[in-house]
Amino acid sequence: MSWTEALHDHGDALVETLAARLAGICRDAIAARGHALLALAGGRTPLPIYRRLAKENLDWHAVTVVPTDERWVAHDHSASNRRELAAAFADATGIRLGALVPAQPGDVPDTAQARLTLADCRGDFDAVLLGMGNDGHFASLFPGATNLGEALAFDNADDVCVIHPDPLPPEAPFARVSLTAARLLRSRTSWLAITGERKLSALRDAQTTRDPQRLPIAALLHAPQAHLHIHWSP
Ligand SMILES: O=C1O[C@H](COP(=O)(O)O)[C@@H](O)[C@H](O)[C@H]1O
Repeated sequence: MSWTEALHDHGDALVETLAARLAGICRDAIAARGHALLALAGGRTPLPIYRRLAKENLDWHAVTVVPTDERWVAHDHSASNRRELAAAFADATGIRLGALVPAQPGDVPDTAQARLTLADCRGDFDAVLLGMGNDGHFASLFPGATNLGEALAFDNADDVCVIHPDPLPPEAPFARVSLTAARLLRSRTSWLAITGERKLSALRDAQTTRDPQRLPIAALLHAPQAHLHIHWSP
């Protein structure tokens, strides 16, 4: 994969730029195919982008959003990415928001709900917006997960996987259901939104050392035949 970078002076510029890009992608997709399909990261970083995007005058009934990953928690749990997405898109009346976990998940994580959701979203995504942790994880593809190699494999036939981060991240210590790298790469455009010096340093490391087991984002950065638009702000 090749990449381009935009290093913004301020978080507001990152938010405005990415919200405008995503709005344009949705408009073009709706004009061309009648609908837009987005895969959107959870976590804290992209929420202002979503809140800004939700204010755009779009035919939201024609837009479907799938989380790139989800924690194995109920939809109303404070750690639920879907809950945060739903709140951020509150102004986008009519938007369809898919689920990767059941509303009330049982004890053992599985991909059944995610497969149902993705069965309705078979085409390429129009845009995938990813975040990244300080440890180089994207979606929920964490370094140290036993199935990380498979989850990152470009020829993986599975669209989704269960991930048990090891160690569990203290800010969200839950098993995860994540789209695989292979599914995330089936997108017309790919975007990465990160903030802060630690993430920039991890990104620089991944750009130069190409070690996806240590820094999973390296798998995307160096994937053939794809292009990642990277946006960073302090
Ligand atoms: O756990 C997660 O972390 C990453 C990064 O989150 P952030 O709060 O540092 O922006 C996120 O992209 C992913 O979707 C989420 O589940």
